[in-house]
Amino acid sequence: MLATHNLSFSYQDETVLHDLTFDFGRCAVTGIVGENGCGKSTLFMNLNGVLRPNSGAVLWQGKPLNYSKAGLIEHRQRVTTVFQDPEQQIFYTDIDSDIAFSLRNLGVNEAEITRRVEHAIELVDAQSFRHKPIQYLSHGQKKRVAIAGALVMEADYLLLDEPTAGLDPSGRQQMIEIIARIATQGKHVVISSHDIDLIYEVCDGVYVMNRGKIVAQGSPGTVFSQSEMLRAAGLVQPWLVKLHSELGFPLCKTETQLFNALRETKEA
Ligand SMILES: Nc1ncnc2c1ncn2[C@@H]1O[C@H](COP(=O)(O)OP(=O)(O)OP(=O)(O)O)[C@@H](O)[C@H]1O
Repeated sequence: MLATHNLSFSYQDETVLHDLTFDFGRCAVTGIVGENGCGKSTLFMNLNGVLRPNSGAVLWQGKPLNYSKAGLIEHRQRVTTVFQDPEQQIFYTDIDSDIAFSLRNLGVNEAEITRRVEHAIELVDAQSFRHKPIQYLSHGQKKRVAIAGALVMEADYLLLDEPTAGLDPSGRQQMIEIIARIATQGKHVVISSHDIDLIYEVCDGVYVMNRGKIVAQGSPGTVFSQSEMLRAAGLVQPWLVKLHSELGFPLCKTETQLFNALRETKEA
């Protein structure tokens, strides 16, 4: 189980994360929202051990992270991160080699690599373009390759930084389906995003950050109904929640659910 306890972090003399206690084991999909510069990427780099807290701790199964080389290698097999820009995580021109990269580094045998790569390609729905050179892929397709490269680690936790940034509506919808598919495999997903509608739709639990502090946490319905708190944190309500709070529409998780609920009311 991945968590933090009273974690604080400073760059030089500027403290950017203040006393943060997160429990990422409680929900299958956890969202972290907050305006630019509130500390989301810094938090992810603490969670994967690239940065080390000044005080408090990142916890795995209740124990502080071991920052030795071996400890970090082990941790990154349990917690993998997909950064916002897929170019940062792509090293090869052919997709299969790129996805297999971390496993080859770890000396995993080729039969196991083939099994995991096939499974990851299926999960991100990359079969239709897997034989193209990576440089010919669209941004959204590259994101899916980067996610597949993380999934082959078969980690318990997948950290996704801005998974829908730069995606068109259909790419965004595919990403929502990929996240749901990963969660049904029993993995935990932690998403940091400005896409408030995405977080509302796919997450079971949400944390709101403002200037390096947690200012709200709970279920998406509860957190996103607090319009004043969201405004103070530089955020807006998801459109489905706004329709509920401003116009009294039923509170639904997805557009399809809302349209079905409205159709039922009309027919009644
Ligand atoms: N390498 C660094 N050195 C010094 N300060 C940094 C460094 N990286 C980030 N910061 C500062 O730390 C704070 C948090 O930045 P961070 O990138 O974690 O925020 P964020 O929530 O991910 O932002 P965004 O939503 O824009 O991606 C900001 O004030 C930023 O200026």
